[in-house]
Amino acid sequence: MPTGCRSRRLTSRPDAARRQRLSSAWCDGNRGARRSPHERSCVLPEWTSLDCAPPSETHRQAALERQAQLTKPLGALGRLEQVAVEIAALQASERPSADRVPVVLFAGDHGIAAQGVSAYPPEVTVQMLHNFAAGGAAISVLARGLGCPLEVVDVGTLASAPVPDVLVDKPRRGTRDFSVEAALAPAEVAFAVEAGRRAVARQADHAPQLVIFGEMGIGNTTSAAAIAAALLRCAPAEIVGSGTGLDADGRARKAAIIAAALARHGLTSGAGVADILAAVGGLEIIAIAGAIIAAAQRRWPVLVDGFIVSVAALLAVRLNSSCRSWLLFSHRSAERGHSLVLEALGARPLIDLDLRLGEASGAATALPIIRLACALHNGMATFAEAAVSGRGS
Ligand SMILES: O=C(O)c1ccc[n+]([C@@H]2O[C@H](COP(=O)([O-])O)[C@@H](O)[C@H]2O)c1
Ligand SMILES: Cc1cc2nc[nH]c2cc1C
Repeated sequence: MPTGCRSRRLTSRPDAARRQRLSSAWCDGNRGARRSPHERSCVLPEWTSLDCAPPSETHRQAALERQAQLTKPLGALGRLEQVAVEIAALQASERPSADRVPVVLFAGDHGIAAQGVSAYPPEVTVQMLHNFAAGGAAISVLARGLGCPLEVVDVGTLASAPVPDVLVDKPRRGTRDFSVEAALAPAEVAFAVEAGRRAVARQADHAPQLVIFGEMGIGNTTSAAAIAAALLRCAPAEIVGSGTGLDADGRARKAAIIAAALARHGLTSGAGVADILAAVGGLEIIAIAGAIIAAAQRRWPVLVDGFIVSVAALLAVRLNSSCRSWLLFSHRSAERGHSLVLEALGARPLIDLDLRLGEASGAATALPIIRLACALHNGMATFAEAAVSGRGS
């Protein structure tokens, strides 16, 4: 891990602290923060702190025992074995499966884009909404190929008129430029968290066995890097990457803009999650954090995408550590800060293909591996069934 970062692996919150948290009327994402006047009443909805159930240890044990009986040297299918066992525990099932997997893509715009922190102009976000709906974006192709239903939700783009086939659930059009003022009002942060929960509720009809969340938003790697730097107490330069394609000078400028903003908003030492979100958050990032908690509370495993979704996952885990068990990590993005965020989450993703697209494309690409892991677990013969000699027999 680079020096100067106060990241640490997340561990379960002690029971007493969890009980105290549950008894409060609000999820106090502000604890310990130095608050600026506009952030004073920034609180998150109470449901975000309600515990998620633990995975089934009985089903984990049964799945481990089955893996030991399948016709292969023990452990020879490596992480495919671990994935199948984990899904069996999460689904409390003897037959883990990832056939029904909805993809929900959250889109939002970012006032910070006015500072030239992206290689592309802000209008691309809304143009891409049309592309998602028309079926021409990478995630449209991947979702079609995988048989995954795709819902696109505008939680805060600059679009002033509805885009056909895109659901609108936004408190405002774009965030404010966080280099000059707070990105969001407290009520807008809370709205975005609820938008995430509403999106999860809409997926219930699909009876998901796993769910994938994706994002799109020009400028959102700057917001995600600012959030990660504040949460992990890292120098922004350790987290900032090229996003859609900045060069070294562009990255240095982006890091300097984030560093100045963190200082301006009083986020350089121990700020609370809700204050961080109001100061430098993005509506799609906040909605995904809410969606992750809501999905985990419904016992739906979540397959986490790249850098931006992983920052949302870190937010979710900081707000409610019990959702961590429900997260599976798909890929390591080429975006610089992703490895630090994964490390802070204690996560080891399945694939590393130098992807840096977002849109849930990394998670969708990893899904076939999960499906095959389940197929192997459910379909292979045991030593007894195939009359193959077991170890030492
Ligand atoms: O998810 C990732 O790992 C990832 C890494 C780099 C860029 N992106 C995508 O690129 C857009 C943000 O990049 P930027 O340069 O505009 O901040 C946004 O739409 C993301 O989906 C996504
Ligand atoms: C074209 C384009 C597509 C994207 N998809 C996710 N982020 C993106 C950024 C750009 C610029």
